[in-house]
Amino acid sequence: MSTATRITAEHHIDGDRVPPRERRTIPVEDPSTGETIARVARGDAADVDLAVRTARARADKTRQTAPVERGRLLRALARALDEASGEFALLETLDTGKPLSLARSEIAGCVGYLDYYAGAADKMHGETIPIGQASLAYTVSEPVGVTAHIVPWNAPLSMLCRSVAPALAAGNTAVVKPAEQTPLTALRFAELAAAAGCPPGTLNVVTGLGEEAGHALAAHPGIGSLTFTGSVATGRSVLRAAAEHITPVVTELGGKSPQIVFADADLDDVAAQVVTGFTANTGQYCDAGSRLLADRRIHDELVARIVERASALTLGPGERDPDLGPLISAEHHRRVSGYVEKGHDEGANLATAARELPGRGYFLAPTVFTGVTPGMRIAREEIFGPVLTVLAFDDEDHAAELADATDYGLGVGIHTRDIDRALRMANRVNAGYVMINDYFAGGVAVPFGGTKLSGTGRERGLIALDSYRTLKTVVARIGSR
Ligand SMILES: NC(=O)c1ccc[n+]([C@@H]2O[C@H](COP(=O)([O-])OP(=O)(O)OC[C@H]3O[C@@H](n4cnc5c(N)ncnc54)[C@H](O)[C@@H]3O)[C@@H](O)[C@H]2O)c1
Repeated sequence: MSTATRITAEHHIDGDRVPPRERRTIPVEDPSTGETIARVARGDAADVDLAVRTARARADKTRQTAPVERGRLLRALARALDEASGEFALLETLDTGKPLSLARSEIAGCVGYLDYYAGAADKMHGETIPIGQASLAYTVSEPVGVTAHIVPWNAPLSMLCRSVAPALAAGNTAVVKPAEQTPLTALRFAELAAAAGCPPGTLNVVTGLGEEAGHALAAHPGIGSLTFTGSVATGRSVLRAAAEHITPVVTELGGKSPQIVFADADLDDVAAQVVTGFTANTGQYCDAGSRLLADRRIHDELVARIVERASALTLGPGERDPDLGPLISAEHHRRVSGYVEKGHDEGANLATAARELPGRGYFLAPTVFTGVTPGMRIAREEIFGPVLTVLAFDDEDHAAELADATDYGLGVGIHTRDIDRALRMANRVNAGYVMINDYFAGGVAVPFGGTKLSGTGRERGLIALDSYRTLKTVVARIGSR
């Protein structure tokens, strides 16, 4: 609580705290209690403009910094975050309600992003192209200048570091707009970066509402690229705003990821993975395995094991490190509860029993629906809460058809002991990220992103650096004609 209350209602621009021009603020809640724990600046277009112009003014200097030096700075930031990880994890927990151990592992992941891209900072280069003895043709990999990052609330610092670390490694300066529900770790991180030696103007944070500060950032002519992580509806709006200046956009959007379980899988292991898949972070991960596609022969047995495990999970405020914290807000709680009602109305069967919830926060118990059919809204739409919809399949063709029966294409889990079948299915599914026998497997070095409405572009891995660089081609004549 003490760190949260220390955070002032100011942006972080040019290495310093800057009050919003209009002096307006927005409250930040602890979703475990609904209490206001801080107030942050409600930035507007003028604040965003100041941040972008500041970042722009710094960009030329940053571009001239030796790549090895940029790597050193990122490494120093990684060490500083590692040392402060306890404070950051607690702050993330207060702001999001997520279990403390989950917040700790997300902060460790942030350190991982910084370290990984620190190592890449001096390894981005162009190539020479042979077009004949009389010419020299080569490409140069250059930073785009100012990168913009619009971040969601579900894993606030993790989503920030996922795109900011490669953007800074590629030699850019950055402007970040965190989600209005969860701006606290972004502000502290900007302070930490300044203290760790990042020159003023390198990493700027403007807080505020999506339709105000977020829109202004997406529409700003001074940004060289935009990374947006959030919902499909906002993604569309951001793409429209960025289109005005032909700003390149990476979109990391929603999902309705299936876990496909064949009859030969180890059911106990799979039950544990399915439960983690749909309940981790209270179901508020974009790649939550929120649809179970079960071979009809093992359907009942698997559902029984899943329900048993899910019913034993603990709920509570994040600081007490339960299995599930609350949902992020009252509004989101209404939305997710609305889907549970819809499930009943659509004729699905509720397999989990109702249970007592802890206190005043936005809690919702793990909920499993069976008897779901592909046309139901609970089978097709992203719920973003701890709700699993279960569908039965008869064979591989049927499983592949069901897997593809939503507008999303983010993650797919495949569980089977038959490696041929697993790889056949991996080839067939239309998604950006396939996990075989290990849901949520991967990490910073492994590219991540979606197909269909789940978005464009890839984050993580070396490929992510491409979103923050531009390629210049130089062709020169050698000697006289
Ligand atoms: N694919 C991924 O990697 C990934 C990762 C995390 C979350 N997500 C998705 O994010 C969604 C949940 O996050 P959310 O509810 O915070 O999403 P959201 O779209 O409501 O908000 C995301 C961000 O966009 C800002 N925003 C809102 N309206 C805006 C506008 N008109 N212009 C510019 N910015 C605007 C918000 O302030 C916030 O910072 C889910 O759909 C989830 O699947 C995807």
